[in-house]
Amino acid sequence: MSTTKGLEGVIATESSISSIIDDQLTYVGYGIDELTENSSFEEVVFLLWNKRLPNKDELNSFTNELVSNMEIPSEIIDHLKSYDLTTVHPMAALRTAVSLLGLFDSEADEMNESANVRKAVRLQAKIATVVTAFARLRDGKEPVSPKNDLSYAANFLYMLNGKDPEDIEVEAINKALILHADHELNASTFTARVCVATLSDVYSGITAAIGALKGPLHGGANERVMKMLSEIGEVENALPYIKEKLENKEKIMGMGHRVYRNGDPRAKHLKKMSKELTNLTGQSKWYEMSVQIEDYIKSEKGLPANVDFYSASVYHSLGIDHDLFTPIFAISRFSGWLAHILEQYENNRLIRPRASYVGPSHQKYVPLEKR
Ligand SMILES: CC(=O)SCCNC(=O)CCNC(=O)[C@H](O)C(C)(C)COP(=O)(O)OP(=O)(O)OC[C@H]1O[C@@H](n2cnc3c(N)ncnc32)[C@H](O)[C@@H]1OP(=O)(O)O
Ligand SMILES: O=C([O-])CC(=O)C(=O)O
Repeated sequence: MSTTKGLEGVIATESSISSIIDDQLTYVGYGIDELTENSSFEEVVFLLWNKRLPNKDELNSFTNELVSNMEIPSEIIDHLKSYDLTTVHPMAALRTAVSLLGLFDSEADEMNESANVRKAVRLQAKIATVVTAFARLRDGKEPVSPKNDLSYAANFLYMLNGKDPEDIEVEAINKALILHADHELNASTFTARVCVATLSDVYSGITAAIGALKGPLHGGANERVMKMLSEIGEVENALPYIKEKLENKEKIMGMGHRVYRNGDPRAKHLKKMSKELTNLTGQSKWYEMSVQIEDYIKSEKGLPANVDFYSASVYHSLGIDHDLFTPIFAISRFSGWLAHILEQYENNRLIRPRASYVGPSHQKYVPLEKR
């Protein structure tokens, strides 16, 4: 049996949610550029789940449904309070909190389509509340309830900071949420699909996916990008720092991609936002050093910046704690995971590939006392 390391290039399923063709990303056939410039995150979630755009009434009622489901059970808050919040990573807290949410959902194990869609709404609504509640509790503040008249992006910022956000902040988060919403068969989405293909429940699929997203080769890279930029500190240190990393055979976070060879089409939107926001906050050095790194890695290694690279300086400019960057990615990617989970259930078959055995053979068992 021949193997393809990391399943590179293997077509593992059919899907009509998102596509990457010739380095262009579409959601249900709509180009990501058009959606990012014109759409709302709520509209994109509706699109991914229903595989069509909503009309005005549908979008209003979907938006209301999301907001009205944002509150989380007080037991989840109590649970978050029981952690040592100074050491727990928010992605670990999120992974556990989502699993715990399932225990408070009376429909958690209902496997029919309408129950699964209702759970998807509840999960998408509540994740923003879980992340912001965690962030506030560890700062010694009480969680803030969502406001009915705010969009999903605005509510995220409102629940995080406890005050009405500026338009430019809402625009940045709305765009970032759209850009991260779905990405074909990335590692965390594949994880979710493998999990639910056993006919396990939605909460299990999402919990598994959070675990996969957390890793630094996937969603965890955005936090590490900011760590790297902070270590670099000043623009003039950027290239010596990067050259040393490459000499030591270390990977540069936010660079490279399994599918994109010439460029990640999401990065340019984040790059533009990074330029605007870092200028606005008088911290353009983060943007400038990022550009130097991007150009250098492109010319030296032929690797493009991926979605995680410029999102780091965008979120930093919004004053967001660095370890919340991956949870923000998760908030957005919930929509894609849920779309894929629903699609997997629709046409399910157990996902069970083979392994090529390369271990020893014909071993003779030696009794314990003789070893
Ligand atoms: C949302 C997302 O998940 S986007 C990805 C986020 N992850 C990151 O930004 C982490 C940094 N990037 C990487 O580790 C990789 O580029 C991945 C994981 C994204 C893709 O990995 P793969 O397709 O498996 O590529 P692989 O790791 O085999 O790299 C191929 C070659 O490019 C090099 N390379 C790939 N990425 C990088 C990088 N970021 N920095 C330096 N070298 C790199 C590898 O060292 C390898 O070189 P070699 O052939 O000389 O050994
Ligand atoms: O598709 C991938 O491998 C990783 C990625 O960019 C994403 O999940 O957004």
